[in-house]
Amino acid sequence: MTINGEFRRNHVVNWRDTLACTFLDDDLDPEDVPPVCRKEVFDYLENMVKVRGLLAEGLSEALGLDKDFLDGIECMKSKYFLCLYYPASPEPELTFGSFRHQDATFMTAVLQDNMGGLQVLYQDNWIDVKPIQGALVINIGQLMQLITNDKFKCVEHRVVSSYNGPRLSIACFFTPSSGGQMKSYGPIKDLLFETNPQIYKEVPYADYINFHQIKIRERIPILPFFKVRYNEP
Ligand SMILES: O=C(O)CCC(=O)C(=O)O
Ligand SMILES: [Fe+2]
Repeated sequence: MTINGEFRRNHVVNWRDTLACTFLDDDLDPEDVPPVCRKEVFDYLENMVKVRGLLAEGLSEALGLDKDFLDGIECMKSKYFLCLYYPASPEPELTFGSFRHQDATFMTAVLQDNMGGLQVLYQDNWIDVKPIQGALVINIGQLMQLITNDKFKCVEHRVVSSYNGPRLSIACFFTPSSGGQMKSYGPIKDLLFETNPQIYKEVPYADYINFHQIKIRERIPILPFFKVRYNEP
């Protein structure tokens, strides 16, 4: 339940506890979720499935495609669900809630409490994502950037530690279905024109995610490695 793999490697350490549940497609045996939060996890997930449906339609239409397009390619049917607990830190300058990163997923929906701490990188400045009661933060993941050929861009983000706490958040990472995980993903053909040439290669999802696991500790975006014309990032 506790993830703090950074502890022995860095002077600055991760300062959070995590309960993780993986739903391949929409399935998870309820027995695999601790009884203390089983009902809440399944209720929350039921609502996330509705949110996913609305976003899939809206994003497909925003790309100029049929509203069922993203649902059809099964790029977000599975979910990796994190309940995050960031304790107050006695030394915030030596800890990070979440180190800077870009989600490797297709899309992530985050519900944060009112403590603050989430920041996005915009034009080389870290900007606070101020909590809004009842609002979800939707992060575009690197896989969405790949399949939209940079039309939708992934944002780099982090969570800073604070003397105040705890901070609580729930992150629901949408990833391909079990069938989709056996497939390759590349830029959607209908989005490619002479004036919008293909930026990324078609990549087997298994290679994409294995590469992410290898590179995760370097905290660099993995997309540049999948460019048709590879330039050192
Ligand atoms: O806790 C948050 O607000 C964001 C967490 C996050 O970005 C992540 O786990 O990938
Ligand atoms: Fe993230």
